[in-house]
Amino acid sequence: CGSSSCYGPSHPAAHVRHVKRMQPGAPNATSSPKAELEWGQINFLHTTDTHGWLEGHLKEQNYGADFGDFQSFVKDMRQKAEKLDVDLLVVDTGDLHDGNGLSDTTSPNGVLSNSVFEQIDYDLLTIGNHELYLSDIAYLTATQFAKFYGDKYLTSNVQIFNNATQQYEYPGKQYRYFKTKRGLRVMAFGFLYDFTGNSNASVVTKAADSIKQPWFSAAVNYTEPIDLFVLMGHNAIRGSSSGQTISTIQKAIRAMQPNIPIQVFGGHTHIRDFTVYDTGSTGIESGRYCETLGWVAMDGIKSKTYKGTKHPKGVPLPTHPAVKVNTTNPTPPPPAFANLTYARRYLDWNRLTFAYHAEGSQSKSFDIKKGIATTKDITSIRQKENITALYGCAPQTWCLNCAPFGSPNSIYTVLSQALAATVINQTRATVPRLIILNTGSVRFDLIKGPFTVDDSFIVNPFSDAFQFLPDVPYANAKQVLGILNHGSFQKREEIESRDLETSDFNFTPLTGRSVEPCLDASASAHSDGLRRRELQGSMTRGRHAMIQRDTTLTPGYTTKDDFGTDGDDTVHSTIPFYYQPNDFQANASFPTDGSTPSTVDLIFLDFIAPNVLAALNTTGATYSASQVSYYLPQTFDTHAYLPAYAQLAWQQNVPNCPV
Ligand SMILES: Nc1ccn([C@@H]2O[C@H](COP(=O)(O)O)[C@@H](O)[C@H]2O)c(=O)n1
Ligand SMILES: [Zn+2]
Ligand SMILES: [Zn+2]
Repeated sequence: CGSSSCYGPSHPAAHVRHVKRMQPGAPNATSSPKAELEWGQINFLHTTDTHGWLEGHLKEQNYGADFGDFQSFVKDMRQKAEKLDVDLLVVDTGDLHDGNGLSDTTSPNGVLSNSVFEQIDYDLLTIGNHELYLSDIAYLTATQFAKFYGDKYLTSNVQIFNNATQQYEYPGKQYRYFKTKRGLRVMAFGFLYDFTGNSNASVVTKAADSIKQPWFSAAVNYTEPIDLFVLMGHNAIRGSSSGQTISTIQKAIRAMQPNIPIQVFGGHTHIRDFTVYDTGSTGIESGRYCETLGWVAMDGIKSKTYKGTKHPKGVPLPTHPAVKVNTTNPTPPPPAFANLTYARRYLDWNRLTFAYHAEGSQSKSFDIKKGIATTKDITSIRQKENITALYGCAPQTWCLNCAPFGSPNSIYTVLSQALAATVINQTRATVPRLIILNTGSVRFDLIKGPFTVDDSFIVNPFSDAFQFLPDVPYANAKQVLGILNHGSFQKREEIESRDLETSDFNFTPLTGRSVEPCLDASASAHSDGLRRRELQGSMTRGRHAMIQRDTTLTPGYTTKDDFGTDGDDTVHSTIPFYYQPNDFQANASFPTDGSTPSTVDLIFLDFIAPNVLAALNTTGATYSASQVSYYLPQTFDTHAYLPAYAQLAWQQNVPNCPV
């Protein structure tokens, strides 16, 4: 196809129904949580990296709740906190779009989905890098989202250009000092990692520079007493890359305030994780894409003004000191932290989980009216934006991480075919070409069955376009992919941030997620709990299987963190997870007789153009940015090639498509 005019839903009349709702307690819906949550004097619900998935996972019932359900749950949990006479804060750490049709079909992204997100009465929020790649989104964030949440939106090191004043200004506050309902005195910050991919609409101050600024030490040594620091960051909570930012800030606070607990909320690397920094300081990261809701309970915080209950009655209490599991002879805490105890839990994002934990707080049913209204809003945005329209019917599931790179079930295998078939400049159609994309541009599994507008954004949300260098000597061009994947020019933060002490690259990670259809291309009902159980046997493998094999377990996250292996609220069987390279490549129009071409068109995404040029020039070539031009109109971008392919390859399956 090769131009934006020829993509668009092939069957505008054919739509997929909104949500097959799971009722709490419905048989075979998903597995129940393992036990009640622990509650302390202060408790936190944490979301991060929602990336527009506010409709929940329509094809994975385990993550099937939507933001209306979450809204009901938050209300229920606030009521429960009232009954227990303790505090509850609800926190989000950014990346609100780029990942789902609900957020990404509008211009700018998020203009409708933000209003759904805003139904949650968050207490504290911070900004993600996806709020800053494009100027129009940065402006939307500054002029609407930041204003909506007011003092609760913290952007400690991010400024956005204000057209009215012609100045870079903080869209949120740099810090917030407040008293919780029960009187805990909190000082909160919200930092973004040392991000450099932002447009010129924003400025990000590096952590190392921020901590030297007078406002920061003034806030840490505030004029009023502080009982607890809440340090939010759109950063990994550990590791050498974005995790470095948070540890720089945490250490700076600790150096000035040795006796005040610091609780960190991280994000960005899309994993479940919990870490211990010192005897009064821990951090949680709560996954991605509305798959995970993080829970932290803290007890034993010293405070002269806290008026609530210290050890709430009738619920389990936090029991972990801030010490890594299996630590022999831990350093004794200073007296200020002697009574501090913690609990953390990663909740699967479904209505069964929400109803289970809200138990006892609901007057009649789990749902509240406003939550039901939010669910209706989501449905009407989906209809209005036409995101349920079909492009075709995917004949199997291809996944991001559950299959080895290059294998038949790997998503990069089918995407390479799609790129070869659709990224064609008709004037150069017969010229052999290599097409290089960053694997980071691909965000989620491609699931067997109806392939809708929504699914096309779920797999490829970005508007990165195809540039090229014409007639590059093949001897040079063929080396580029290997050089990029070697890692000198591009780094994958998600890999760096993981604890790779066992160097189990290319095998099972410390935490995985449910991707069951990948394991059986014939599985037609993605949301069928029975099917999950049937498939389970083939999924429990790997050195890091943390849980007892049990035929009743459903596959999903099996997390190992600094507190051990008991963090997942629903116990799962382990699923395979394979790390993927930085970039992948398709080739097309190569000689059919097996001979090698002397030159090729080297095509790549504008997002990685500097990396590709740098890699190419290490092969002895001397190309400059001025020689790069667009291979196709910019409207035919990373988001466009898969819909174009679906229309070519998967339309004929539509009449028999399993819905
Ligand atoms: N235009 C873009 C923007 C981002 N990416 C990819 O997303 C990654 C960052 O996503 P997080 O959710 O982890 O913040 C970035 O590293 C790129 O791989 C892209 O491909 N195109
Ligand atoms: Zn993210
Ligand atoms: Zn991010």
